[in-house]
Amino acid sequence: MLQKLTFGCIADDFTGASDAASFLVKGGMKTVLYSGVPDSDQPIPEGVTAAVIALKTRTEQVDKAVSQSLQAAQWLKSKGAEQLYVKYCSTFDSTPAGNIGPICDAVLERYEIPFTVLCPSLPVNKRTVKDGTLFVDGTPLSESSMKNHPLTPMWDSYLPSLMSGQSKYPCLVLGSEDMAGTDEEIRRKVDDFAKNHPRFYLVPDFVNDTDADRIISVFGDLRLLTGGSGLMQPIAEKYSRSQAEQPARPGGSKGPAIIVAGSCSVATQGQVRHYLQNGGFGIMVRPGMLLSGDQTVDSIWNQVQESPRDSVLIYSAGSAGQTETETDGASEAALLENTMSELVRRAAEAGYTRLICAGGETSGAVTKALGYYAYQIGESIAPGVPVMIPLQHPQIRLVLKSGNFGQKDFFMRALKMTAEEEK
Ligand SMILES: Nc1ncnc2c1ncn2[C@@H]1O[C@H](COP(=O)(O)OP(=O)(O)O)[C@@H](O)[C@H]1O
Ligand SMILES: O=C(O)[C@@H](O)C(=O)COP(=O)(O)O
Repeated sequence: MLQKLTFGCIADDFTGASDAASFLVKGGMKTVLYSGVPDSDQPIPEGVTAAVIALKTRTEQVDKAVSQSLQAAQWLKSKGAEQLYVKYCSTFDSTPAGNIGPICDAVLERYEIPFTVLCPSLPVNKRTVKDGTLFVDGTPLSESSMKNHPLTPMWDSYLPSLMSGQSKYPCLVLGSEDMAGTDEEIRRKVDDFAKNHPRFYLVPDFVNDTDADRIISVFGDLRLLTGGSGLMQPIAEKYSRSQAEQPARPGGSKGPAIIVAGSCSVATQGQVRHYLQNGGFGIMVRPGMLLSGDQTVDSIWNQVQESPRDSVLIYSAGSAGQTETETDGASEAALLENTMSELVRRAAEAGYTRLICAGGETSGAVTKALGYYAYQIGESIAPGVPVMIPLQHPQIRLVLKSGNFGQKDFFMRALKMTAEEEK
């Protein structure tokens, strides 16, 4: 009998997808992650009930982002998914014109769903929502380091305002008092709002894991949910209550490691610094030098091959805290992404088996260059950052880290957890 899905998630970037998948696995659902929308005849692996499709739509043109997301939704439904989830970043990364609003609007409209929730929170990584405002480690989003993101600098912290420029539909904030009411009281409030609004979003308070359980107990049966990955574990627990078996935990792999860091986030900058200060070997890539041709993929690859260690870190100037932009920023970003992804592709071809990448856009470019299309999800190195094993290449260990995630010594931990244990 053909294996069927019950739950399908569409993620707007690759690190977001691996983050979501890691929590589904933690909640007990056997999950597969696909890079892009698979072919229609692609069978679901045995025992798998949840699928996450990683797109690269966060910074894509709005119409393309919408059509790719609808295509992903259609594929998931064709494989049996009864519930869909639109996964965006826990820091609501988007441009003022979209794409979170247009994607969510389009899925609501396509499947004639009147409302859904907006839940970017991920309390374990200190992203919380209170009275409609998104906080990063207690600081309103637009005052956090996200205000300086090279591609999606965040200009506001109030979710209804962030949505107003992107979505056709209004938001109803459900504060802690509302959420403390009975299910009946909450539903009545939502029904009242629905009388004047045929389609809308709910923004419930979500500051801790108890709130996540409450949101799932009230809204967990909606055909569409949206948010970060903070709801994933309770969703998976809801589905896997009867399923005792935990997914297999594959071990490490022999072979050298390459780490690429393209993220300019404070967390990644700290991780790069820590790695270099603790004896790690690293090569800095400067967008200005790439533009002038003073640094090329070939010249960096030569340095990689001369590396004295079996692990090498290639980091952008931005990951070292230097965001020099000589053009429009986007050109430098694209040039860096192409450089990083080509280096990882060469490394994999040359026998590197442990591939570690920091930054969502950077990871999207890397996975595209690698061309792997489906992954098993292994153990997490930090909350939301699992080790992934391409189904077609079981010797490879791929780690994709959201720029902002992970402990100071993340790269050291990733090297250790992807390596074959010494006997
Ligand atoms: N020095 C720099 N100048 C301009 N852009 C940079 C620089 N360093 C990195 N970038 C770009 O910034 C973007 C960071 O985004 P991303 O990889 O998604 O990281 P994050 O997960 O922190 O959002 C990438 O496209 C990367 O190529
Ligand atoms: O929700 C999150 O924070 C992550 O899953 C995510 O989307 C990461 O994106 P990047 O910061 O671009 O890696």
